[in-house]
Amino acid sequence: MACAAQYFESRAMHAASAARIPDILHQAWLEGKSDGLTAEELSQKCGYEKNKCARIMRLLATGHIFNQTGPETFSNNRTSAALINNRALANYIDLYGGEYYASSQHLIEAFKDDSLALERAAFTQEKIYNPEGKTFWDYNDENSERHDMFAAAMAGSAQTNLWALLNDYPWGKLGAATVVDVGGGIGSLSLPLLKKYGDLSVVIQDRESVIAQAENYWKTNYSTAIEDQRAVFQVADFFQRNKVRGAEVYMLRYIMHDWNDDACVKILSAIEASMTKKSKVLIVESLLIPAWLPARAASTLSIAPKPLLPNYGQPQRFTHCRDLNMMNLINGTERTVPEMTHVIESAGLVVEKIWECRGSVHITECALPADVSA
Ligand SMILES: C[S@@+](CC[C@H](N)C(=O)[O-])C[C@H]1O[C@@H](n2cnc3c(N)ncnc32)[C@H](O)[C@@H]1O
Repeated sequence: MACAAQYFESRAMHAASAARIPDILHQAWLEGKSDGLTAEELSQKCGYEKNKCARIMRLLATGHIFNQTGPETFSNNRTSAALINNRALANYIDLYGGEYYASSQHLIEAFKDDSLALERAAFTQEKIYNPEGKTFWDYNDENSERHDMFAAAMAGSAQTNLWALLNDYPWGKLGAATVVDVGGGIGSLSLPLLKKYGDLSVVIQDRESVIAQAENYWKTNYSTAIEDQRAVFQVADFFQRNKVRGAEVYMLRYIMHDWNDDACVKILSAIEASMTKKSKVLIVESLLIPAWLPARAASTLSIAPKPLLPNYGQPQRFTHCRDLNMMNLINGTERTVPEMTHVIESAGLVVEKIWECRGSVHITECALPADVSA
């Protein structure tokens, strides 16, 4: 029953985030109110009716988001604190509570459809946000408010596992390498990478509208990288042969899960055509870890000890939810290790190593096969 009703938790969190309740409680804490605010005080600041506000907050506190410190008193805890002054994460929640949720009503029909075409995703059937039945990418391009929100949400999601991505892969050993950030968005991973690893430079490639955003983002946040030509921006279609030949690294962060297998093979083949022996492809996204894994010795990934589920259960919930959301929006998919390996090998590459980074994210490192002359 709780699972069937769980979307009310999502809606309550959406409501709390939209009204910036974590910021309000943080301000109260700064003013010495360590037990937080009563529902009445919160109501005055956030605009929700007092009793309804209490009901939202007690549901969330029961799910370990916010503390309940008295009959009708609430404060931030470590989980809700992630939202303090964090518009990017709030955008993420708003997208999930908005068009993603509305579109999910059409999934039951979509589950019966054996097509994985972008044009057949559940989102194209959604009528509240998308009455003209556009694909998710066209909808984003033609709706500047949601487009900006999506870009900021991508940056926000990068924050959640940024520390792990910067530290759990040996970027420093690459030396003075060029990283081509393929479908790089605004460069939300490559910007902190360049700040931490001073020898790296980046070519950010994306569609025209996004590259314009990326340049603005870097001008505001790291203009010296542009002046020093460590950050270069390129309009590029990742289905065409990559314009940069022989880069040390081609990085794909949260690209593969947007596309079906055939499209992913095309994207990787377009990179493969420009690689040389010294090139690597780094696929930066979470691999889907199922609740069944082969025995420890045969598994590429770490396995939880019994009696836990081999994938640790709870920490994998979000990746599995996002898997269905990828299907929902764009007929994309999260991939298990065998599924990802199959796509990589179909594009003529080999998996060299899977880096298990903290925060349930992986870097799948690929190269040309040893016997290829490039
Ligand atoms: C999920 S976002 C990931 C962005 C970025 N890698 C990040 O992690 O923040 C997918 C990106 O792919 C880009 N994209 C979609 N189709 C593309 C194409 N044909 N060529 C290049 N980029 C494309 C989108 O514009 C978007 O920026």
